[in-house]
Amino acid sequence: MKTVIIATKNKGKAKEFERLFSKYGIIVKTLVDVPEIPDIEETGKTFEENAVIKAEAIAKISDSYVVADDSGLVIDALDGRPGVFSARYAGEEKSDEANIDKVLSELAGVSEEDRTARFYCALAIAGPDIETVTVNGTCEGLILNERRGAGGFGYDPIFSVPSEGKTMAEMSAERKNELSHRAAAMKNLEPYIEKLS
Ligand SMILES: O=P(O)(O)OP(=O)(O)OP(=O)(O)OC[C@H]1O[C@@H](n2cnc3c(O)ncnc32)[C@H](O)[C@@H]1O
Ligand SMILES: [Mg+2]
Repeated sequence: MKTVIIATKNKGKAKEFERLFSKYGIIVKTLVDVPEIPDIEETGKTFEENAVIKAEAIAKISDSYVVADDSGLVIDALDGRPGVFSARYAGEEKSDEANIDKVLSELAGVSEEDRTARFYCALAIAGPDIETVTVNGTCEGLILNERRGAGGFGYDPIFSVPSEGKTMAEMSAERKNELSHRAAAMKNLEPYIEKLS
C-alpha cells in the first residue's frame, strides 16, 4: 500500500488527516511520534510557501511522498492577522489559549458584522518522483467574543460557522472534516493523491 507522510507535529491536524485520508487506502504517518525530526523553520510569506518548505524538507529526509499543511486564521478587522503567524501569534511557545486571548482582546469593541474571518489551508505534496504542487481551501466564519465548545484545536472555540450555528469546537469531528478549510483543500489535492504510484 502507498505510504504518505503528513509533515505535521500538530496533533489536532494529524487526527483530522488520518480521517481525511482513510478513504484512499493509503498508509498515513505523521511527525507527531517522531521527535527527532527538527521543527522546520517557516520562513515563507504565504501559506503556500510554508507548506512547500515543510513538504520538501521532509521529503528530502524521508525519501517518501509527503503532504504538508500550512494553515491559519485570517481576520478582516485585523487586516488579515494572525495569518501566517497564527501558530506563534502570542509568542514562540505556540499556545492555543494565549493565541485566542490575544485575538479576543484585539477584537474587543468590534461589532458582530465586522468580525468576519476565514480559515485558510494550503497543502503541498512533494516526493521523490513528482513535481511539488500546492492547493488550498478556505472556510468562512465569524469570530465570537468568547469561547464555545471543547472539540477541535487551535482557534476552533472562537470560530463560528454561521450556516451551522456552531463553532468548530462544538461540531463533531466528522462534521468539521466535511466543511473545514482542510477538507476543502483535500478535495483539491485528491487528483494528485490518486496519481501516486
Ligand atoms: O507546522 P505544523 O507542524 O503542521 O503545526 P503548526 O501547529 O505549527 O501549524 P501551522 O504552522 O500551519 O500553524 C497553523 C495554526 O493555525 C491554527 N489552525 C490551523 N488550522 C486550524 C483549525 O482547523 N482549527 C483551529 N485552528 C487552526 C492553529 O492554531 C495552528 O497552530
Ligand atoms: Mg508550524
